[in-house]
Amino acid sequence: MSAANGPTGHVVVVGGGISGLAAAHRLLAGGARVTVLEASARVGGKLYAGELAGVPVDLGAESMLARRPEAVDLARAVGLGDRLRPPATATAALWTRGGLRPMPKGHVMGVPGDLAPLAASGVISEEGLARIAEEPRLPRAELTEDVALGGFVAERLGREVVDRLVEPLLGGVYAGDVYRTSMRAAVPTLFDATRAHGSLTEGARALAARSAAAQAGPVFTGIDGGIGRLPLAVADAVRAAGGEIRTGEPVRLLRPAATPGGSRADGAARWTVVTERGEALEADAVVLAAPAPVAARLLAADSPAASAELATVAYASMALITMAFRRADAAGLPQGSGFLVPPVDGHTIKAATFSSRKWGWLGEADPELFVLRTSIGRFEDEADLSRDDDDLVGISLADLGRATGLAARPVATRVDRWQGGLPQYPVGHLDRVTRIRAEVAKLPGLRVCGAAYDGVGIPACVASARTAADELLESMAATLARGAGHRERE
Ligand SMILES: CC1=C(CCC(=O)O)c2cc3nc(cc4[nH]c(cc5[nH]c(cc1n2)c(C)c5CCC(=O)O)c(CCC(=O)O)c4C)C(CCC(=O)O)=C3C
Repeated sequence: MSAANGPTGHVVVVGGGISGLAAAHRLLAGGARVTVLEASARVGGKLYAGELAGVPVDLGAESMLARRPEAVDLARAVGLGDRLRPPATATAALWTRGGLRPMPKGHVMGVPGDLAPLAASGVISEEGLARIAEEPRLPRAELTEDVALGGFVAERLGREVVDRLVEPLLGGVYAGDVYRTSMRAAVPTLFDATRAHGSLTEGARALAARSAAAQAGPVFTGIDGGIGRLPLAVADAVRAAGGEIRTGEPVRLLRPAATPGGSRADGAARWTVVTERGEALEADAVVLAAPAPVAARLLAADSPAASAELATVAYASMALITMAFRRADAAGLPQGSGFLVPPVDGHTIKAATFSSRKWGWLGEADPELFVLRTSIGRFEDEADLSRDDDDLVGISLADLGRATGLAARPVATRVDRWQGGLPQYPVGHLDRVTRIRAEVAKLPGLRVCGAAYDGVGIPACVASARTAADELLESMAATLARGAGHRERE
């Protein structure tokens, strides 16, 4: 849709994270006038370009899937195409059973399709491996309905695979409990393949073979200077296209226009968006791209049913501890991008990312420094997050020392706390999202998007934003056409 013949309605986007910004970008391309209201002092949400010891570092997400097109397409559209950088290393480790062991290849989110690399990794005991090998002879996996991934995998393959592989990997994605996470929502391709093959390991094998055959380039990409540059570049593009972005502008309430049914005579939706400062903005449409608790609050009056469902979306909190070392001091660290830590092993950190190994641009920014980060905290296991920053740094250094032998002190550290950072997708999540969208659809000119719905990754957020924007552009265009029809008949 070109700007010339696009609709000319005004859309207020609530939330200036990557979802809200992507929605704004798309709405502007479709000819809408756009105002983005971001409650906090900066745009970007969970993508946060920061600095440590004078070098640019990501203080939030640091990588995004490149196998899906949406995020990479957006990066290209806002001029970051030549800054996309795949990770310099794609090998990682697991800190388990008393040491660092290579992350085996040939799995789908920890569910093995190939036993040989798993056996070679030493991650699973002999008995555990024998149990996995039996799986194709179990009764067919029917999967007629959504299940908890952890329980389902444990039933068919034993708990070792869940606790040592699936849990740490999914723990990265959701900071959640894999025994409660929805298989359909978290690993939809594995859910479908397992159903098709009647076996988890055969489903995983088929998926792994398919992605090996596709040879579609790196799984992930970063951005020179940090993934945190993506929302900044999208925000620049939004402003350049005439969009307005206001930070430090929380929204107090949404109100349908005073006309009966909240609609004008031409059937147009009308919303009044009232900010905390008391300003009332008139809008033809609203995109709610804020976290679920905020969407729940804003919809409480006009869609109690959607609001109640949104209020059930739980969030995990975590902290990222970023540290800069003198490069010589970090020389003894193992190769690879970092390691994951299964909770069963009883350590506090849940992952370590060797940022300077992973991202060449970090080394170029200051060749004398080595940056790494650890993460602490997962859903309902957040007691450690009440510790102060120095404690979190100390715990991280102690765990890093035990895992890798690193004994040096960092030259700079910082702790970033992501309170309510990652939405949880429990069993039945997709049905919940369907119900939320059905309720929201009863309100003309309103859409929701973001990490609480169709996936927590950056491409999924961008995709949900695009869909929201496209649907509103279409309904505004239809409204305008009806309005033109009215005038012609008058
Ligand atoms: C949101 C998200 C997605 C979903 C993306 C989307 O759906 O769009 C995802 C996917 C994946 N993550 C994967 C692997 C790893 N994740 C790690 C670490 C982490 N991930 C995190 C989040 C996510 N992770 C987080 C908050 C950490 C903690 C540390 C940190 O934030 O610094 C680490 C350890 C550190 C390192 O080695 O870097 C590894 C090895 C693989 C498997 C790759 C393969 O099979 O080859 C996949 C698909």
